Amino acid sequence: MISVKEAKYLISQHTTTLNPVSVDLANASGHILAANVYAKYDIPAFKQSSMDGYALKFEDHQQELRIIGEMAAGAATEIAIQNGETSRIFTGAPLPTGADTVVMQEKITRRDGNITLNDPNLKPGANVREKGSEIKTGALAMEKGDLLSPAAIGFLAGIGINEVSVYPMPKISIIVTGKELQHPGEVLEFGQVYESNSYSLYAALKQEGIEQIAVFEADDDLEILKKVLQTAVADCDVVLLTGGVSVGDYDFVIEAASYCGIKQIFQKVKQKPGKPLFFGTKDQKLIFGLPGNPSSVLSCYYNYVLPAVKALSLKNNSIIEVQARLTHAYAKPSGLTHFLKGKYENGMVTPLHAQESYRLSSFAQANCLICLDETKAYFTENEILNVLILPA
Ligand SMILES: Nc1nc2c(c(=O)[nH]1)N[C@H]1C(S)=C(S)[C@@H](COP(=O)(O)OP(=O)(O)OC[C@H]3O[C@@H](n4cnc5c(N)ncnc54)[C@H](O)[C@@H]3O)O[C@H]1N2
Ligand code: MOO
Repeated sequence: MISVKEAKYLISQHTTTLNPVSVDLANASGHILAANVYAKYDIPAFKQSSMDGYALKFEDHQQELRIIGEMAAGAATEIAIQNGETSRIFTGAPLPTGADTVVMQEKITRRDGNITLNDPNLKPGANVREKGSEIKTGALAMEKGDLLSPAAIGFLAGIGINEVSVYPMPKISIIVTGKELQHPGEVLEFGQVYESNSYSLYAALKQEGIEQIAVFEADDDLEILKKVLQTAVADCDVVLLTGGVSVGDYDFVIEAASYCGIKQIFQKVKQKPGKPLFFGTKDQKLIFGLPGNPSSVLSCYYNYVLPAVKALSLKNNSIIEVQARLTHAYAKPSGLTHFLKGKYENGMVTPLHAQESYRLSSFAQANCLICLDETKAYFTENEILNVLILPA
């Protein structure tokens, strides 16, 4: 049995970033750029008004100006102004040739096709966005490794980029094992339990922006499991199995993994919940055998699967870890790291009720996992502990 630290290290050692792919900008949100992006154009592509008003030569601002035309946003034909002239102009429209300044329409008096300015603070170039002031042709717009946030997507669209090279999100299969499982919504027969693991995992992966998720059911049948696992490993970057990883007569995950050519990296971690956790690889694919209890599944997901899944896409590869003070004393046997469902608030953390691994009720209320050191048995009130903040 290995420690939590060793398990995390081994997973990170076997996790390699996926090969970059080219995607439409519209589908790139949340990805990490796999190549620098350079501007193809000066943006703005022309001198542009930032206000509704009148365009003029600044040197004329103290004289009456004759309105000789209009430039609206999207104006397709250029016009020119001479000294003593002005043009009506609207926000986003190109400046007429010869104009260098825009006065806001609130700051003029208009009479008989002429205007006089009432803007003592007007400066040369006021209310004008210079050509290339956002970015110039050939300039570095965003760097390899940058996250494509909504703002980044908008920025790139705004400079005319429609395709980017990114690290893809992994394709993931979830395989639930267990003859006892019944679908939510159906009637529970004697001995059945509602299947919840695929739901929590699917929701957690969706929360990370992962779209390609397949769910399979493998009963408690070794032959079915071998087939399903083989297909899943062939098709996906990551396979998450739940249940069937312990020592019972119907726990076939280890055997099926071996049959499918999956190399076992470790099985069993000194932790609670999730002690029987299995991790293996095939080529660059990652296979996690998550212990079936619903709370063990999620605890192992946040501790091991999520960092690996993020690392595959070169995303910041861990969930936020903070230190917090324990609100009241807590005891556990030494020998295993315990991950407690907890509530973190203002630097304080409280273990919630119902820590048993078959229960999710307190996990549903938790916003963190409290990490209790493997070697220790007693934790005092106000003791400072490591806490994993769960993604909101
Ligand atoms: N003799 C031993 N028995 C067990 C040990 C052990 O060391 N020696 N370890 C215990 C621990 S700890 C865990 S955790 C579980 C892990 O067992 P498995 O991974 O083989 O999981 P299952 O036996 O298939 O299921 C455990 C539990 O979870 C329920 N389950 C399974 N899948 C789902 C699902 N998709 N949705 C909801 N609930 C699910 C299942 O019905 C069981 O109640 O082994 C202990 N035993
Ligand atoms: O390690 Mo198991 O997850 O406690 O039931």
